[in-house]
Amino acid sequence: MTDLTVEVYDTTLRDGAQQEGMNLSVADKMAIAPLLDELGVGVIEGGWPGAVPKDTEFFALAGKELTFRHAQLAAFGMTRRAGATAAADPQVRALLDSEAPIITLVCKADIRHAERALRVSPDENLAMIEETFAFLTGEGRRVIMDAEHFFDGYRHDAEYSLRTLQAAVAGGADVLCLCDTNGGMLPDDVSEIVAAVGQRLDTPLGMHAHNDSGCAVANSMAAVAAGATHVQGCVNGYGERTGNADLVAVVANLEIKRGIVALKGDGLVESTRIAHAISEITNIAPFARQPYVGASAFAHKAGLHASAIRVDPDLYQHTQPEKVGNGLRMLVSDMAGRASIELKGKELGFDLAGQNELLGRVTDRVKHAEAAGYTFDAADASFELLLRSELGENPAFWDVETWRVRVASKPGDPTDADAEAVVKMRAGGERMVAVGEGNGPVNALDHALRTALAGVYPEIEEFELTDFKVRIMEASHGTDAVTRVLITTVHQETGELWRTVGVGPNVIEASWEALADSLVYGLLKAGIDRR
Ligand SMILES: CC(=O)SCCNC(=O)CCNC(=O)[C@H](O)C(C)(C)COP(=O)(O)OP(=O)(O)OC[C@H]1O[C@@H](n2cnc3c(N)ncnc32)[C@H](O)[C@@H]1OP(=O)(O)O
Ligand SMILES: CC(=O)C(=O)O
Repeated sequence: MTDLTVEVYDTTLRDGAQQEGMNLSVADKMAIAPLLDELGVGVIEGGWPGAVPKDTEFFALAGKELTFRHAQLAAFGMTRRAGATAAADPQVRALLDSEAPIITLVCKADIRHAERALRVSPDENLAMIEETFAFLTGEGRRVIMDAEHFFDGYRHDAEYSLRTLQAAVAGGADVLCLCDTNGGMLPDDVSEIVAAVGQRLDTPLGMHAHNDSGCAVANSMAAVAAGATHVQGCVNGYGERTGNADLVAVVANLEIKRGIVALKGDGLVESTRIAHAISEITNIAPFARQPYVGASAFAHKAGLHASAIRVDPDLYQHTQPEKVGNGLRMLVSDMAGRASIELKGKELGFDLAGQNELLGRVTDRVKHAEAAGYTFDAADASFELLLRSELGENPAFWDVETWRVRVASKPGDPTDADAEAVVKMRAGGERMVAVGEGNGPVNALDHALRTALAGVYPEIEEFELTDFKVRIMEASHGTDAVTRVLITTVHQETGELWRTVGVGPNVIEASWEALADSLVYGLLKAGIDRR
């Protein structure tokens, strides 16, 4: 670590909430804020009290119910309206009423915005900035400037944009956060402008980057390299349009790559869990390829990678996944080699080192199965069953004689099919014939299979089918196409989740395979022997 520290300012609850499709309730914000504190950010921007009623409520509730170990709350708002005083402006009052110790004011830092969006004179905009800062700092608050459109403004009329910063400084601003509001800057633009501003002003500079050019994280890093000591962003890169800088990637880069102290405490090692927990609350599925914390961030598919990783994982990783609480994963597919199988086996608890002949056989089976339509990187459980079958460790829990399915459409209700399945099988030394009904053929088959097995293997009642995906492979074959089914099953008590894959000439055969494998895998994991 260097002596340099950077203040990390999270705006998930304000700019993150500006993302299309995101709608955070007060309860959501109350649940996210402690996670941000656990991560170790210095400032949590809670929203815009006085403008958004939910945000007003959040500040009132957070003030009473939340205690942070690391963070302080910031209330976001704008400078006073033109032609009024700051003290009389209800929006400005609402910022004080929020009782947040920090207030962040968005200020027009581009002359074109002052003239065309605010429709005020350049001098009135400067007065709005200085007076609002002076009023709020006079009330004892720490006040940060969000210099909106600063970079575009600086390119257009640098002197005016600098004057907006000077106005904030004159009013007592503590940090001048330069905003790439339209998100179009590139890292060299940011470096040049931040360095130039740093030459002119002593007040600490910050960076607020949007990702419209795909450079938000790079721009945040460039700003710090050029002298900024405050960075803003959102967990998981949430935010207006294409989002804000992904704060986890920014802090991981700062701490791991640059040795700069960014977070308070050791939250970085928890960042994968925290980022995913926040995804649960926002109800936005985590992005698997998200740097550092994505499920695929340290997942390796190519055989050549695996063979080097077997020697030393760092040969194919930019950093150790443990530093951000993530983990290395091997993916098994038609791109696998023996090393991939060996490492995947190890991940699943099988020591396959030195078993070259076995590794070769499994690799060949995987490649042939993938060519036929299977996909093991999405179905670890099916891969484990394949591996166990080569190891002779796959007990036959039952023997199927036949199964069949009949589907009839209900006259007058074409949306609801009436399906019935019959399964004949032997299990636990008995022959069973079971019938299952369902709203479709797969549902009926699932019921029949479970009915047949319930007496012998009651454990399967705990296995809940939670997701079912069908994909038609080789679509050009029309109805001759091969169908692939992926099933996700969850153990209701333990929460363990597994995925199985089935492939067949039709959806029912593919489903049967994936269903049966899902039950076999569940029984194996529950430590059940053939009965
Ligand atoms: C870059 C950013 O992301 S900044 C954050 C943006 N977030 C939001 O806008 C979400 C919350 N916003 C709101 O709830 C509403 O827009 C409010 C309550 C703030 C304002 O609502 P309204 O009074 O109905 O105004 P409206 O939204 O139509 O226009 C914004 C007004 O603020 C003025 N304004 C914009 N920026 C500033 C500023 N930095 N300082 C002072 N006034 C400003 C505009 O000139 C406009 O004034 P006008 O009403 O006299 O035309
Ligand atoms: C302040 C802010 O959100 C922006 O300029 O993008």
